[in-house]
Amino acid sequence: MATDFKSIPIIDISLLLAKCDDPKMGEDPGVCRVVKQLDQACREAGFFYVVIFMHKGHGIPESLVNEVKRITHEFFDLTYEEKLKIKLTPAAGYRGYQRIGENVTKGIPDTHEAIDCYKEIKQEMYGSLGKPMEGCNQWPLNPPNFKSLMEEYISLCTDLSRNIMRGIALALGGSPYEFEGERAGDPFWVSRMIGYPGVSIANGQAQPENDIGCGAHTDYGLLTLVNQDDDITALQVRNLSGEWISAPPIPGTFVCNIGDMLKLFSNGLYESTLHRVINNSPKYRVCIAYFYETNFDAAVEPLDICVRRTGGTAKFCRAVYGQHLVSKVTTNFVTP
Ligand SMILES: N=C(N)NCCCC[C@H](N)C(=O)O
Ligand SMILES: O=C(O)CCC(=O)C(=O)O
Ligand SMILES: [Fe+2]
Repeated sequence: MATDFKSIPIIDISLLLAKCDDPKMGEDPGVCRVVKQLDQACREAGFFYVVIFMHKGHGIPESLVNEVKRITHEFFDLTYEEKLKIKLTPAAGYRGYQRIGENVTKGIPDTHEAIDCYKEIKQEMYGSLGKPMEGCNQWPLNPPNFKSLMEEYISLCTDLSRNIMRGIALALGGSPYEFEGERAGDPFWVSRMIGYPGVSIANGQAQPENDIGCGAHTDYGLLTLVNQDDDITALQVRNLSGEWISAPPIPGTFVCNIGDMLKLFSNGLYESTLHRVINNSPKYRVCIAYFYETNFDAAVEPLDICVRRTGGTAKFCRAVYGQHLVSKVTTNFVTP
């Protein structure tokens, strides 16, 4: 349950990563320290920063973290005509480029453009459940190595998220592998490369338009990794009394937050916290958001361990992740 947090905690997960392949990791004192911090952050804010740390092959090189932002700026700098070559359509499984104003949150067009990518869903893979999302990603040919960079980045984000989820599973009082197997052993993922135009400066006067880059929403799956531009504060997180708390960029970190499926698994012990984006700076801002999800066809219900810790009653009904995603994706777009 979210509280009146005033800032978002920073967690160094290197001791967790060092032991994440050890089945006895739950007994390690260093892991326990990280797990405690994860538990507190997930209960109080549903948001935390993780320090990206390379340890025995775990983590993501900072050069790649920066390179994906740089190449995303390069893509959004292209003409509309060029960008529309990979236009998002329902027939393409909602994969590809959407113009500014095409994504809608709670009925209001968002001031952002984006490329949406999803793990591939082959034809008939999940029957009617997966049909709307079937397809391959539409990658731009320009800039040339966009696809290979993003695929490498996404694969490292998947590994990192699995390892953070092992810590979160321990934090909930389970085994490190609660979120593997039938629940999220074949994790679905979503990645959005997002661009938010800066505010224009007219007549030599800054005119903060308070344009909403992305309206208040929660994320849909388990865990989100936000890789944002270094010099603009735009992401805001809502605390219990309704104040918007900024999540400024901290170089060398990702912002992590909890999605709807983890709220459900945890029986509300952890919240999928509302957040929004307002870019009031004159500079164009990019963000690479990576969403780590359950198996596409996972039936998600409160874990017994969490039900016991929250008074013995399940607060949520079972939900199928793929249905939740499809209901969002099929209502997120308007044709401007
Ligand atoms: N895959 C995720 N989580 N995407 C987040 C997008 C949030 C905005 C969307 N229009 C909405 O209203 O949900
Ligand atoms: O741009 C950001 O910092 C966050 C974007 C976001 O919340 C989302 O795409 O779900
Ligand atoms: Fe989000």
